[in-house]
Amino acid sequence: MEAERTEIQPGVGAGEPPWSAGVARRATGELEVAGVPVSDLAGRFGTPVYVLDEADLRARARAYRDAFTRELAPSSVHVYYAGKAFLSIAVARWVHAEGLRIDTATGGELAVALRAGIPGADIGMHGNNKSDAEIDRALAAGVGRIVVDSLPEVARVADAAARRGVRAPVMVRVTTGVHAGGHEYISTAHEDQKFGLSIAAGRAEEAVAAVLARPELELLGLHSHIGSQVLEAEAFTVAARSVLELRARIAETHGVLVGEVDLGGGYGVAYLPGEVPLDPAMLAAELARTVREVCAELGTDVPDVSIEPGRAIVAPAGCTLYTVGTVKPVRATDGADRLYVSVDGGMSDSIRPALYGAAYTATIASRASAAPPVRSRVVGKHCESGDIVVHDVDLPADVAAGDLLAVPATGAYGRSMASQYNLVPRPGVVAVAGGEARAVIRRETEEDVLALDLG
Ligand SMILES: Cc1ncc(COP(=O)(O)O)c(C=O)c1O
Ligand SMILES: N[C@@H](CCCC[NH3+])C(=O)O
Repeated sequence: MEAERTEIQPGVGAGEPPWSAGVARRATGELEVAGVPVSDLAGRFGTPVYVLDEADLRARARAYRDAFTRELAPSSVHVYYAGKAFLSIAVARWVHAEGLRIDTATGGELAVALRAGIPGADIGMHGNNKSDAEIDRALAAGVGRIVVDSLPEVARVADAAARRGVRAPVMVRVTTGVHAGGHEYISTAHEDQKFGLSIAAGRAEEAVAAVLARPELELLGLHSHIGSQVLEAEAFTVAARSVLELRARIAETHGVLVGEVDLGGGYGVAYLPGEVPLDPAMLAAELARTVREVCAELGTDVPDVSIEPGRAIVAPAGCTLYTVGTVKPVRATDGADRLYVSVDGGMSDSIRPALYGAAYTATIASRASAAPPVRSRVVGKHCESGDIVVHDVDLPADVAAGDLLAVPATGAYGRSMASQYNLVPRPGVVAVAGGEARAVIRRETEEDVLALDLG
């Protein structure tokens, strides 16, 4: 019999940001994910553990594919899932089954996509500093595109293609000057950063000319990625205009109207209750309108379009389960009390708060509590005072050692950026669907940590 469910906290129920659709609180007070109670997950897989709600992830992949395909028809649309957000064999297969391709940024990501059985043609290869080995591996796999990021790389990819006797399909990554994103470190299209070739400085056109001059290269199109955790659709439409104008200039100068533009990823999600994520249908409609309007103004055909969302597909589908340990009341700098709630992980599995000041929320997951809320901070077990998982959250005053604590929206850039700091083994990833849970990345053990140390 299905357990009775109640809302997780006022105003935030199953499927509402920042929780995935399969998260609900049972009448017993315990959280479940896709029908599996968190105590089962913790008991079977240990904590900390990343939990992925497969149906929710797949639904988000479909939502992007459907919205962009519908709005841009009859142009072709390809949605590349940005594997940097989180890539495993299972996730690569799920998103590919939903009609997405896979964007990889390193040899490691490429290896996982290939191990998942994704055909080379459905894989894209990025990177601002690709090694010769990575370029060669991408060509050997017959990737659908290599996104070139610098002038020297144009020659390196062409030379590698010549050595293999193949023609390499490439896109040129350009920077539009649009400064967007949730943090300086994750903005990628302003001038003073390492990615892409500047349109304003003329480097983008130089790279296009260099590509066209090499018969071993096939110029598929232009690529723009402005940054990550961007919450305004307008940043994308401004960038799209600038890429389409460049496309028209290239057609004038070189007589080649490239067939495709990639408008990047970076769509922002909700991390806290009340935050409003970018809506795929709204974004697709805005971008499609801009692409049509600008192409009409310029008198060019509407190109095929690709996009590269990572976070928007996987972040909301994931949460992290921790076990509470030490609980300590502290006098905060503002003179008021704050409860420091330590959990059995920390900045090694959740680096975003320390790196970007990212805000998350948390709830006690193993039970309900009628105790009054107290101002709390969830911290980890590492030897740094910046080891903070949740800066500010109201937790019930009776939070205690042994409670399970869940942090929502950790599916992206959590496990993929995890470290073994303090030689803490990295947590595993568990996928839950239809009342069944299975590990898709096994948790590391101390033996794994020791195995790397050659003495
Ligand atoms: C080139 C490129 N594509 C796609 C992404 C995916 O970004 P997000 O996970 O924010 O959607 C990134 C990361 O910002 C990126 O650098
Ligand atoms: N790691 C970043 C996003 C990087 C985007 C990749 N270009 C984050 O956690 O927000």
